[in-house]
Amino acid sequence: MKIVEGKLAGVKLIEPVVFEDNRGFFMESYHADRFASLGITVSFLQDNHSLSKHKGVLRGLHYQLLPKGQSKLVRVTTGAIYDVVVDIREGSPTFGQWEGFELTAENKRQLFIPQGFAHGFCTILPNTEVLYKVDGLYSAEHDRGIAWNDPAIGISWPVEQPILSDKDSKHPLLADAEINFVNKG
Ligand SMILES: Cc1cn([C@H]2C[C@H](O)[C@@H](COP(=O)(O)OP(=O)(O)O[C@H]3O[C@H](C)C(=O)[C@H](O)[C@H]3O)O2)c(=O)[nH]c1=O
Repeated sequence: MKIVEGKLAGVKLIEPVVFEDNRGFFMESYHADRFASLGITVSFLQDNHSLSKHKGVLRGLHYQLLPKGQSKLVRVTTGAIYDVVVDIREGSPTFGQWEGFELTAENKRQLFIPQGFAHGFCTILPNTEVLYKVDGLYSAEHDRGIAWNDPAIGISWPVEQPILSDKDSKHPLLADAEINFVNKG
């Protein structure tokens, strides 16, 4: 398994080992010891799975406030997404900066996103299924969002007019958002 560090501290792109044969393929999508050797030592508590039926569905930018923060391990099993993280750790030298990654069923890449980042993705193929592990249980009262098109962040999404949930069409700008993550250096 190969890991590529993102430009934002803590974000890791994982290239899994894929065993292919005449039947198809096998891969370990998570392995506590192997991931720990890569510096990913969180204990995941919940698995999530979403299907987005159309190209151009955008889910995000989401995070949960502390003490219900969530690290995430994201992968795509059908289709493809442009996955985006935004550093929202007060005091971070990269606060408000974003980075995007193409995760597809084809490349089988996984993205580890530590707590302190807002997360969102836009589908680049229809019928895209995203599976992700989180180390914090869902808490609706701690669930928050930031506007996907916040000009101060300036994310270059692959679509101009995405398909959004009603909730995702109403998030505040980062400057007005409630955040409580502090950079630990
Ligand atoms: C996240 C979540 C949602 N729900 C319920 C709440 C709603 O009734 C329904 C859809 O939730 P939502 O519209 O927030 O789903 P997404 O827009 O896919 O949100 C997710 O997408 C972005 C990319 C993320 O990174 C987050 O993990 C998560 O916020 O599922 C649950 O019951 N448990 C959960 O863990």
